[in-house]
Amino acid sequence: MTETSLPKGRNSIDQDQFLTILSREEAMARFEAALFPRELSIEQRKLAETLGCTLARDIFSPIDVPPFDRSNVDGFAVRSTDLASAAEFAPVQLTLNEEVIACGTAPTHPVLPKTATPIATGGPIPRGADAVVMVEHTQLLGVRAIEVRRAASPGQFVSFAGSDIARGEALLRAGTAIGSREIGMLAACGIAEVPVARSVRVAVISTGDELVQPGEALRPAAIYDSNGAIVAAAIDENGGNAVFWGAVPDDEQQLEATMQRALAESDMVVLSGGTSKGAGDVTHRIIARLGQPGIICHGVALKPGKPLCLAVCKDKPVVILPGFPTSAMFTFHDMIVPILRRMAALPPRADATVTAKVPVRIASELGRTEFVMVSLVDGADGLIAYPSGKGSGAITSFSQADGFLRIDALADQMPAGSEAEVTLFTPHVRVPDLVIVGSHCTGLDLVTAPLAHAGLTVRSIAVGSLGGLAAAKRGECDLAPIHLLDDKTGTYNTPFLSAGLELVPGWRRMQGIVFKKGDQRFEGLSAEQAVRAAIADPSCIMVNRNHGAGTRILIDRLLGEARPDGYWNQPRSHNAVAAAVAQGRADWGMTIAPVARASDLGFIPFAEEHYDFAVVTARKHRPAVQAFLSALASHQTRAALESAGFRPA
Ligand SMILES: Nc1nc2c(c(=O)[nH]1)N[C@H]1C(S)=C(S)[C@@H](COP(=O)(O)OP(=O)(O)OC[C@H]3O[C@@H](n4cnc5c(N)ncnc54)[C@H](O)[C@@H]3O)O[C@H]1N2
Ligand code: MOO
Repeated sequence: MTETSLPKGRNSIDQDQFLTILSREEAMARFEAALFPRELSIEQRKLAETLGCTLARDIFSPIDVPPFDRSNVDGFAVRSTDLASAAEFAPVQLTLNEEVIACGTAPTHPVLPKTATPIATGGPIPRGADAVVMVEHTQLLGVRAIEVRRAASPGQFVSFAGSDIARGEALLRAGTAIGSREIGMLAACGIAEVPVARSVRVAVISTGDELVQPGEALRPAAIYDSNGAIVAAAIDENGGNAVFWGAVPDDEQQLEATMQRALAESDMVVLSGGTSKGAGDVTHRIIARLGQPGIICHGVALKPGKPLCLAVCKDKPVVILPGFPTSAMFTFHDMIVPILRRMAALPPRADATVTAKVPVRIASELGRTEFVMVSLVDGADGLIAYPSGKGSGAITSFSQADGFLRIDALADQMPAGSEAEVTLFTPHVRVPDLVIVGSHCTGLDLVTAPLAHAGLTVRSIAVGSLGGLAAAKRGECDLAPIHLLDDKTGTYNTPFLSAGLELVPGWRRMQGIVFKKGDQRFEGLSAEQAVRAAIADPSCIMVNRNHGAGTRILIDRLLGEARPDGYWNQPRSHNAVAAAVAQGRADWGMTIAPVARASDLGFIPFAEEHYDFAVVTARKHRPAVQAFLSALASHQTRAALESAGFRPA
């Protein structure tokens, strides 16, 4: 809850304030000092249940592997000295012993001079023998003897006892993450139970009256709980065992009861939401009552993540992540994962970094170390890092980025053209095969679908038509989707192209007035009449679009000098316009036909807009660009576009 909602008899004046804002390093140091050193809790697990666990102690082999000298081939166990003179023209005859040594058969007869014993691969070498000759290098003489025509060196085709692992040898060290290979080694030594670090049981609790679990119906003003799912999964990815306790409303008593039980049953508690200044923010007050020493730090000079609250109660970490999804995930990975891994006896996560150029200026807040999520693309002279953030409240900022860069607390910006170090979310960079930068349209997904299904990675970065053109000119993308109307000529897109770019026609999208079906003020009118009617009615509220949007140009044409109520409400997407009208925050606006249809709104067609692609000529030969162009031209894509309400060019 933020300050705008002030329930439960409190007012904005008596809000709890952040006690102290610490630097990230100071906060981490205090948190670690309050938690470590601590004893590792160890459990014995059956070998088959140790995959992914961390070994808690060094393991030494209790036996030799192999446990006896054994044959590596099918053949005959011999004394090498008997064959010292054997050659192609000087065959040596050996008498066969009575027994045949199969795998798993302990030999009973020695190999005496001038004798040999048939032996299978894996069979134990009998007393007296020191080498094995392969069956294909021998010739049977009747049933009781063989002839050998080549010498055998001592030890030939024999694996000696302990040559793989010697008894007492250190097999695996404490701290090793147990994978299939480790399980194989332990099994070879006959180890059935393994001491592992007990997995850290972490209670995950979401907080907020607005939260609904996936699968349930979304009521008005509610949102789906995404933090619960993503935090629980990230805990499991980092050696923890997450138990999700659900979303608890902003009710102090209910939340305290849940937190008390969660703390009693877990090694760690991770909450999200309700940690900033709002009056509904009760969690940090509850922590003070959970146990000593309580809150270690509330407020970190980080962006995103300022309201992070770190506490230790009864020797267990209790963390309140900010409610905003990107803030929650960022602080979780940056500050909580190291603690969790240390408690789980896992080595610190090794983060890979790359250097990349930042093509646009990034503004930053003074006084907070700012972490900016970026998408990486291949540029002409190396990697390019596009800021991909949509703000801390967006879930995609974190989920769709390749990594992040850092802007120092003392800087208020990172200038365009800066070289930045990018910390990757994955161990390796995987730059996309096709990079699309520009204006986004839902129709684009229909064109890129076949590429994605064919295994090509497509990255689409929505920065608007002008941003896309600029990126295309700098060679930072393969193509830029644009819909720019040149007022002078009345033509779309072509006048905006510069050298090195060529226009590939995309599709037309009908722009029109949307209103709630049945609204008699608009039913049956033309766009011009509808806008006149809206202006004439003082109770009618509009929703506009942002300056620079193609839609805005059309709205301004219709409005002329008029500035009706709602004019300054200027969202940045077609969908936001439809949502405003559908939810009754506005009575009319302008959006594209497919979006109007998806929201079941009344629609008055006004003008057809050309959504085309500025393709970077120098990159046109690339296979992914070719694949895009052929998908665009294909019969299937055109049909899909048409049925979604677009008109392919
Ligand atoms: N007046 C101020 N307002 C805010 C400040 C501030 O300093 N002064 N800080 C802002 C910052 S920075 C952040 S980050 C957020 C964090 O606030 P809270 O931790 O108290 O989180 P809530 O208010 O409960 O929620 C914020 C936002 O996130 C959504 N949310 C919450 N839980 C979940 C969840 N489990 N899954 C998905 N989304 C969730 C919630 O609905 C809100 O939209 O506060 C700023 N405000
Ligand atoms: O710290 Mo908040 O996390 O800036 O968005």
